[in-house]
Amino acid sequence: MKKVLIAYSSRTGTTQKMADYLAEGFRMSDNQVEAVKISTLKDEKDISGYDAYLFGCPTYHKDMTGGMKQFLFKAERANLIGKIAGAFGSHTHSGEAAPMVFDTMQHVFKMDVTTLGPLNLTEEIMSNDEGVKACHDYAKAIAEKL
Ligand SMILES: Cc1cc2nc3c(=O)[nH]c(=O)nc-3n(C[C@H](O)[C@H](O)[C@H](O)COP(=O)(O)O)c2cc1C
Repeated sequence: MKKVLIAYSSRTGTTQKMADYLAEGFRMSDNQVEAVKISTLKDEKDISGYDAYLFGCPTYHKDMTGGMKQFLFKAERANLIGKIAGAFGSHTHSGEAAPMVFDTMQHVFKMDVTTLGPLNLTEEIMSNDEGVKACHDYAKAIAEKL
């Protein structure tokens, strides 16, 4: 059984909802998954040791959150080269954060990112079944690489 870490930030709960449905998708594929807020991961030792990583962040002011920026410096020290990866986040209209996080995972950390790109969903989609299915499908596609 492979181990997956889903680490996210969320101010009003929508990106957290995405993390929960993604975790559900990994469990359906028989993988062990932890979905946690980035604030609970104190240093690189808490981040190391997983087979796949999904980092999630909502967009505020056309940017990722300050907390996610700090978390990415911790993740840099965890040496995630070649690990399977994806990124996700909720937004209303522009959605810069998830692509930015995905870009860092791909080009800075040199992770093995999914060809699906980031899962970047609007709040509206996340308020119905379409959002649930998109999260399940994203997790299942990444699980196939494990
Ligand atoms: C002050 C403020 C600024 C925001 N800026 C953006 C933005 O630049 N682009 C965008 O797509 N959504 C923006 N949003 C919408 C949030 O991304 C959206 O509500 C998202 O679902 C919040 O996710 P969370 O519940 O995980 O915190 C903004 C929301 C607030 C309150």
